Amino acid sequence: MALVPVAEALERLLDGAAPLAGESVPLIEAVDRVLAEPVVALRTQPPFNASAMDGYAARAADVASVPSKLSVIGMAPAGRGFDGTVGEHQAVRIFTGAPLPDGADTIVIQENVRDLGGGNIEVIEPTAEWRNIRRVGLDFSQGDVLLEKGRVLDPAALSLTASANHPRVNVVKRPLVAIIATGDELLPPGSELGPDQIISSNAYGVAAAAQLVGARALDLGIAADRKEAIAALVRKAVAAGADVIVTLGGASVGDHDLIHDVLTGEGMTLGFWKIAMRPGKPLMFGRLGDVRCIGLPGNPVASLVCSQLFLKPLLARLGGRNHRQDIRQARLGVGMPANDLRQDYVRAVVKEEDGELVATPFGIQDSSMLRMLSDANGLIVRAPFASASAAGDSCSVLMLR
Ligand SMILES: Nc1nc2c(c(=O)[nH]1)N[C@H]1C(S)=C(S)[C@@H](COP(=O)(O)OP(=O)(O)OC[C@H]3O[C@@H](n4cnc5c(N)ncnc54)[C@H](O)[C@@H]3O)O[C@H]1N2
Ligand code: MOO
Repeated sequence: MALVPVAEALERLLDGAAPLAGESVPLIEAVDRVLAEPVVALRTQPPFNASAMDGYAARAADVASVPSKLSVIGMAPAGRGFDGTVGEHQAVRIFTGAPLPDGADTIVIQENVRDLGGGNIEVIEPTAEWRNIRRVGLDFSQGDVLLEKGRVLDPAALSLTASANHPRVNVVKRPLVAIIATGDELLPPGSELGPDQIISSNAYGVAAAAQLVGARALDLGIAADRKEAIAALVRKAVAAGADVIVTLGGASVGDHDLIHDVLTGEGMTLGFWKIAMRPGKPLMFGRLGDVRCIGLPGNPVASLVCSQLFLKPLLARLGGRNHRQDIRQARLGVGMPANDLRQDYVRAVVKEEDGELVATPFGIQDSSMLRMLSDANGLIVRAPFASASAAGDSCSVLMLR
């Protein structure tokens, strides 16, 4: 079977993937969620002409020239407006946020007023009409579309939604990804290991990649290399309502690589299997009803590079989010040999030197080496059949951090 090119694999994997349905959540739980529908204002803000300062509500005609003596006829704190009307040479003591009383059309700030005693004040700075007043609807009016569908809810968007009088908000459901590790050699972190055993590490990085694009991760643990054991966890994933099932390992061609048979046995229609990529060649993708299945290669670096390139875009799409890889141009720190048919993602340290990025690959590129991946901050992307490059040549880098 020919290896599928990376771009085509991503296109096929994203085909038909659309944002999941909406769900209503309280505002206090909605940070970083994606709006499933626009937010429309249920009220006007401010709902009245409001004082923007602490001072005195007056008639602009009375305070256009100073000094001007006014008699104070009442008080308007925020939340309790003044009932009467401000007449000529009258004022109302007012505080920030209070409604402007009838008859008044300006606010004199209290710093510009002298208290004469006996309920009288003297205004010592001229104040123009509508100074220090927030006009009704300054922020928004009832019926305005305040936030568009697809907006990620940040602090400003959430306060705005609350101000528009919504206690809850309708957001795209967070996709659920169920993660199944496979392999007789695997035990969870913290285990006493036998001589032939290693720690199952991939699920943690894959779950983190999913969570970073707003998905929920369900770790279903480790299945032994037996079809029945793997199938049982696949059924558990379906029963849990997973939108995506990720299997780890068992995707290659060895006698113990059972994933393909198990998933197709459970009813998966295979989309593709094996891609022209290094690391990550054994990547598998298929559909089990509405559930998308991704078989990630077992080698830890392959699992994580494939998560970055395929799982994150898929989960972002299902969650209603945009996901763009951070690809930059850099200069090679050392020469690189010609490439074969697989698009290569080469672990590298990327540094800025004299205003340019310089990417230097690690000398060993084994897809089992997690420490190197965590030391790398970028992946040099080498196209299939790229010719040899010299130090200083330009290259594309997928930034990881
Ligand atoms: N004859 C061939 N052999 C292999 C090929 C090939 O094309 N022909 N492809 C190689 C490539 S590339 C990769 S990648 C690996 C991946 O194969 P599998 O997906 O079947 O992975 P496993 O064999 O199950 O495991 C590979 C390796 O990774 C370790 N592993 C597996 N799961 C985990 C986990 N959850 N946490 C940590 N480490 C894990 C496992 O112990 C193995 O060492 O196949 C090559 N072989
Ligand atoms: O995915 Mo494998 O080497 O390409 O690790």
